[in-house]
Amino acid sequence: MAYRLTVLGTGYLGATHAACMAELGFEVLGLDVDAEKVASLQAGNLPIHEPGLEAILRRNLANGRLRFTTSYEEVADFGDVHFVCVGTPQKKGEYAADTSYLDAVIDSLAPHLRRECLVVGKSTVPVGTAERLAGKLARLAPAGEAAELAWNPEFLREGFAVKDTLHPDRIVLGVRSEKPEKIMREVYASMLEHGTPLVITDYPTAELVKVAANAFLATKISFINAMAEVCEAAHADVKQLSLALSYDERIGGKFLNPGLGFGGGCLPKDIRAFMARAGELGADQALTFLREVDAINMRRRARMVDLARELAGGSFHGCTMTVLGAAFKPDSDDIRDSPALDVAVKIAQLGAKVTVYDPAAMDNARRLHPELNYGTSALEASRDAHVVLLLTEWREFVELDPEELGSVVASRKIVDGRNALDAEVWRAAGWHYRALGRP
Ligand SMILES: NC(=O)c1ccc[n+]([C@@H]2O[C@H](COP(=O)([O-])OP(=O)(O)OC[C@H]3O[C@@H](n4cnc5c(N)ncnc54)[C@H](O)[C@@H]3O)[C@@H](O)[C@H]2O)c1
Ligand SMILES: O=c1ccn([C@@H]2O[C@H](COP(=O)(O)OP(=O)(O)O[C@H]3O[C@H](CO)[C@@H](O)[C@H](O)[C@H]3O)[C@@H](O)[C@H]2O)c(=O)[nH]1
Repeated sequence: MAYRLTVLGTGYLGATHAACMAELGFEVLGLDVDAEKVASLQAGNLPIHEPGLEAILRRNLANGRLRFTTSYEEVADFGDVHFVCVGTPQKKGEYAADTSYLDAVIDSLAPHLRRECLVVGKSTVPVGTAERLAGKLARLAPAGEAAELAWNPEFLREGFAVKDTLHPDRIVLGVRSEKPEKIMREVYASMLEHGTPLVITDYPTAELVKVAANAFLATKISFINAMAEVCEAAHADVKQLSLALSYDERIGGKFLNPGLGFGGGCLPKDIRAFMARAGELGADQALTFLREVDAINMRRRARMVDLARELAGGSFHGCTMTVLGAAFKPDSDDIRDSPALDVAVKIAQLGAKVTVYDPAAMDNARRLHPELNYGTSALEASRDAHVVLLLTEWREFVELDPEELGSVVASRKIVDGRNALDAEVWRAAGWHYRALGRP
């Protein structure tokens, strides 16, 4: 059967999922409560920066497989499978995740569900959420048990969202009966045919796989950043240490890049929500190490401010600084918990004149931090700078010519916050080069 799909919440995850499922040949209807976002998507203008996604969006709008709406009634009439992709941000002043957007989706959708269908949660949630939402769905849907819930956590990375959606490393599905498995095997048939591993499990295990994966990734990053702290104290080189570790196949080199640490809309809030939920379940001791993972990560930002101050000659006052990067990672415009912006704001508060440049995140950064100055290019932003801080490793920054950059700055001083530059090349061009965890 050719199922008709809907995607509820069309942000970073939902817009990607909607466009990619249409690309696979399904008829897809995306919904968001943000009417401006819906209008933009419907007009073929992707509201986010994600390589390759806008072309897929436009192609599938043009061929009629993809549409967007704000009407829950329309979505309920249209869909056989409803993917839930709304946000689960950190609650203000707490570690826990705010799951109220998921409740709002079920409250809006369920009363219109009059026929057999499957609701599939994709958002990252505290364990136990699926069971609670399944109860709510059963209570509110006129279709009763014919409207079922499954949990199918998403593992895509921003910047690689299209590839990760169309060719995932694995598919995890939490179910309570056989029917959702059968439906989802058909929906993801093209991936399963290519050998993508499928793990069918219960709700809590599916929910936990997601946060466990992010906890592991965050731990790996903080591990190498803890080594950077020790390297700094011992005058050793964390970049070489990381390289040497990576040759051990049991360790591997992925997510072992030392630097300013992790940010974004996922890792920081997910490890905190995981700790909070474990606490509620009486298993808080199991995750106390994540407190340290978080603390090591936040110390990187403080250390970067110290290093910047050191290069400024001990004080930020009267110092002009350029921050290259505002997004939390390259190839994204996402500034949620961005380490780069965090550092930019801090050094500006401490008295530096800061100019920021990012290839994709300027509008988002300007909206959140109008108090900072913004350049129109890396070179223009670096004019007369006393210190340049490279805080997000966009390719165009990594490929900067030290001579060309050197010709516009007031002094050749650079901090490589992502260990992305060749120190020898920059030093040979007369730059005072510094990086976290390196002599
Ligand atoms: N961003 C990623 O790379 C990524 C990857 C894997 C998992 N996740 C998880 O996916 C979820 C969504 O993350 P995101 O980054 O896409 O967030 P986002 O903030 O970009 O998108 C959420 C969208 O939901 C919409 N929304 C809010 N309430 C709604 C409602 N009641 N009905 C319909 N739409 C509503 C918002 O307007 C917004 O467009 C989170 O749980 C996140 O942890 C994100
Ligand atoms: O060796 C590394 C690797 C990453 N980072 C930083 O870690 C953060 C997160 O990077 P990444 O995980 O690539 O980006 P996300 O798009 O946030 O993806 C993570 O979060 C998503 C949302 O849960 C998951 O789906 C993905 O699997 C998971 O990788 C960024 O600030 C990176 O700069 C490092 O500092 N060192």
